[in-house]
Amino acid sequence: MSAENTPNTPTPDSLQTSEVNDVNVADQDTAQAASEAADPEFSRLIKTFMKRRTHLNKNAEQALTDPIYAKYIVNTMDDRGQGIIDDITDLRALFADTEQTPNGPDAPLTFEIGFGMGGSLIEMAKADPTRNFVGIEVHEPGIGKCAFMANEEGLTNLKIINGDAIGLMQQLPENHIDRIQLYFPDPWQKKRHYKRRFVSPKRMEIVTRVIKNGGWFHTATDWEHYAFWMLEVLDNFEGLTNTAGKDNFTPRPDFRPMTKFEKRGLDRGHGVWDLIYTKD
Ligand SMILES: C[S@@+](CC[C@H](N)C(=O)[O-])C[C@H]1O[C@@H](n2cnc3c(N)ncnc32)[C@H](O)[C@@H]1O
Repeated sequence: MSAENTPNTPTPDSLQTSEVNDVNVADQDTAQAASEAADPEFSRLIKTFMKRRTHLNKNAEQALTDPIYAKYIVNTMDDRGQGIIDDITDLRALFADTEQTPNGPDAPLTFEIGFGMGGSLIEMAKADPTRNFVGIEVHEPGIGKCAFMANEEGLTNLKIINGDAIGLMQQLPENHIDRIQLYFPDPWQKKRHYKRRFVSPKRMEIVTRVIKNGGWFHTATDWEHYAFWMLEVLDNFEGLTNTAGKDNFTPRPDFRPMTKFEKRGLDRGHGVWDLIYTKD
């Protein structure tokens, strides 16, 4: 293990023994996941999320139903509650109306996958007003809450999509996005669920295709087994370069606000591991 392979907030004593042992089998597990993913139907059939029904608070409900929030939430749902993404084939085009979105379509573009309740995405969009941000989520209370907060802040550089990031990215042009961020993705802790982990060789093909050359992929997790799994998958992924050097995690960057799941992990005594890769 390299000296840099420590979490940003080291808490090894707090880890369960089974979790630590699991880290040692990460190499075999990533190999097995790669062979399962060889099935061409894999990314359509195996979802990285489990839609959960949770209560919508008043603000989120308002944002999901009141047409004034359509300037943030760009798509509608079908009758099963799935976001309809078929027509979204260009994220930059969402910023074409320069009266509403003065940065225009050519501004640097960040795409956040699985923004949860959206707090950290809103903070980032606010802190970097000349950059455009698009967030995608499947969790309706989060979509509603994020749109509500965007409107409260009067943001003009943020769009929100309700839907599965994998399906969406498959419809986007190559070399389209400057930065993709995936913060605290579901760790899918049980071995039989590892195939649902977002960071996998097959899904990274889909992610990497849409990143511009020289653009980046940034992820972070509070789950040690997943941290080493990601390091293994990403360091060995052709076309990506680890900005911290092979085998290393990156120090926590200042520009990444604390996310809800990060805080939850820290409260439980977990560490935090960041990884940033550039597309060659
Ligand atoms: C563990 S939560 C983390 C939320 C937030 N990033 C945070 O750090 O607080 C992971 C989120 O990713 C979303 N998600 C998982 N797979 C997704 C996908 N394929 N497309 C869109 N959202 C996804 C889930 O709905 C969930 O809200």
